[in-house]
This record gives sequence, structure tokens and C-alpha cells, in this order.
Amino acid sequence: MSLHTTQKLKLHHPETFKFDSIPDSHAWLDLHEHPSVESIGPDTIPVIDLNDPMLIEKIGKACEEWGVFIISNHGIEPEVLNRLCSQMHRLFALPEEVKLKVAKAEGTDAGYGGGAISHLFSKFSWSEGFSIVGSPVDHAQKLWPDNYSSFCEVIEEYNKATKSLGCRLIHAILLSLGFSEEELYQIPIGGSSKIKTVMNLNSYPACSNPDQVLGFPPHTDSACVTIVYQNGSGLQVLRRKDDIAPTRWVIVPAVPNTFVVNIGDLMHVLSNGRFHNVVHRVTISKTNRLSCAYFIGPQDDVKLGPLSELAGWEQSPLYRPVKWPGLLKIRSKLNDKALQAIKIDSSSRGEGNRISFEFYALQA
Ligand SMILES: O=C(O)CCC(=O)C(=O)O
Ligand SMILES: [Fe+2]
Repeated sequence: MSLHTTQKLKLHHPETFKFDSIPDSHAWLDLHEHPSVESIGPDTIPVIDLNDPMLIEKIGKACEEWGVFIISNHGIEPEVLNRLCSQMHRLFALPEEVKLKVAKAEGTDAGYGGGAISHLFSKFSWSEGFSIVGSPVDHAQKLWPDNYSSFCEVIEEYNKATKSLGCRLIHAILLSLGFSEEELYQIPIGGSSKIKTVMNLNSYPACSNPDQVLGFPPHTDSACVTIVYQNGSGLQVLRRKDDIAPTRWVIVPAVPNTFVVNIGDLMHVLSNGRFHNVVHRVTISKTNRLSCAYFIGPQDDVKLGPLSELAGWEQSPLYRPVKWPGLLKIRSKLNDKALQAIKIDSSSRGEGNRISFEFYALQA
């Protein structure tokens, strides 16, 4: 594999994960700027049982206060999760030259490579990823010409179950914003027909110096919600300085048969800033970790803006409507400043506003 290919995809040289000492290209600075703390006491990440009679209230509160929560009783069989996990092991264990046959092509979302914003960071992440949009069959055939159906079957099964779980979650989230059951279907993502999903399979190889590397640098997700399956801990969410403590990373516990739900940028926009698009990162340990991040957002041609008018909220809209691909384009240039670019800030005549108009034109 040429250096050019690896740099472009933010992939690794095959030997990288075996280094005894971490090369500069992978050693992150500021990793320990804020402490990592357990999810306990006032820093306990909400765990929500989907059969809880108080579900709507609990989800609304968790979206506002945390932007992340753990769900139990979600209805997806452990057996499906086990099969998903073994297919992920099978995928990432393939030789590098085989995985590169399905490397993400320029301008496409599906395939093997780094995360969508990995090129914005100066350092490499200690991870590999494989993104699935729609059917994985073309890629699976290239990876396993004679035996691709077991991979496709489990991906399809997981996709179906997780999409329907995602629709349930989005309904609960919209109900918590005060919409009625009937009103849900007027909202572009209220019905399953306008929804688009992207599945990211992630592998975080074991590292002998885990304190120097990062699996995923700090970021927010662009989607409305992300449903994360993880087979071990590593995910951390940022809690900013408050009455309890200075800024810290809260470790998301790996509870068997649960999922982690992250609120993304588009849900923050939709809720007119009420729901928190949580900043998160992935740390590395001495054992391999797998995760599957399932992103749910609107189809590419759907514009999403604050629902304030529909809901009759008193607060005027804080953001201009945006399409998912438009937001991704802005994020690929501005990273964590992307939402400022679509912010409506009539009082400001400063720098921020100039960026706004420039990037709004780019994605509109
Ligand atoms: O591996 C994880 O737990 C989360 C990955 C993630 O944040 C992402 O794919 O956006
Ligand atoms: Fe993420």
C-alpha cells in the first residue's frame, strides 16, 4: 500500500498496530487535558428501559441534560448481536490488501477507511472502519467471493431491526418535544419513508501504549440519532464544567445487551438547540474493541430545520434548514464549527456571520 493511499484514507500501514512505541503520527497531544471519570453519582449516564411507562419524559430529560443515554429492553436479540460481532471480527481479520479492494472511493460514503472527518485531524486514529450505505453485497462479494452471504444476511437483519428501533426512538424524542402522535407524520423524519441510515463498523485494535493514542478524536455525530453497539468500553462523553466538577470525560459503561444512543447535530437543530449534540471520543485499551455506529437521519433531499414553527414555540428559529449532505460538506471544512455556519444570528455583524452566508450558499 502506498503512503499516498494511506494518507488519503487516513488508513494505517499494516504494521502500525504492531508498533512497540507509538510513532508521532499516531501520538495525540492534549489527550489528558481533562480527566476520565466513571459513570457514577451525579455523573451517571441515564439508563432507560424502553418499556418504562415514563419513557417519553425520561428520554426528553436525557436528550436535554446529556445528549447520550443507554437503552435496555430494546427488543433486538442477543443472538443477532453475537452474529454481528463475529462477522465484524471476520471482516477486520482480512489481510490489508483484501480490505483495500473495497476502500472508500473519493466522494462516496461506503467502504473501508477512516471516519468522515478523519482528514481534519493532524493525527491518525487507532482504528479501522467499514461503512455500509444500502446493501453491502457488492463489497462483500469482493471481500469473500465464495462466501459473502453470511455477512450480508446478518447486516440485513441488523439493519432492519435497528432501523425500526431508531424510528421508535425518534418518535419518543419528538413526543418529548410536545408533538402529538398525529403531528409526528408531518415531520420529515417522523415517518420511516424519509429516513436514511448509515452503518459504521469500527475496530479498535489492542495497543500496548493505549494512553498515547485515540480510537476516534472528539466529535459530534452529524445525524439525528446514533445507535451504538459496543462489545467493550472505550466510548467517552464530554461533560463541561458545571456545579459538580471541572470539565471531564465520562466513560460510557459497556452494559451487555444494551445500546448507547447519541444525539447528533441534526437533532440539535431540529429541537432548536434544546437537545444536546454530545461531544464524544473513543479511547484505546490493551484489548481489541468492536463497535457498530448506526446513524439515522433524513434522506438526502430532505431539509431539516428547527421545528419551532410547527410546534408554536415562542423562541424563534436558531438555525437555517439544512440537508444532511449539506451539513456533512460544511463539517468537512469547519469540523466542530459547522453549526455556527447555519446559525441565524441577526444581531452579529462579525466574523461568524460572514462564515454563515458563505457556507449556507455552499450547501443550499
Ligand atoms: O466506537 C464507538 O463507540 C463510537 C464511534 C463513533 O463515535 C462514530 O462512529 O461516530
Ligand atoms: Fe461518533
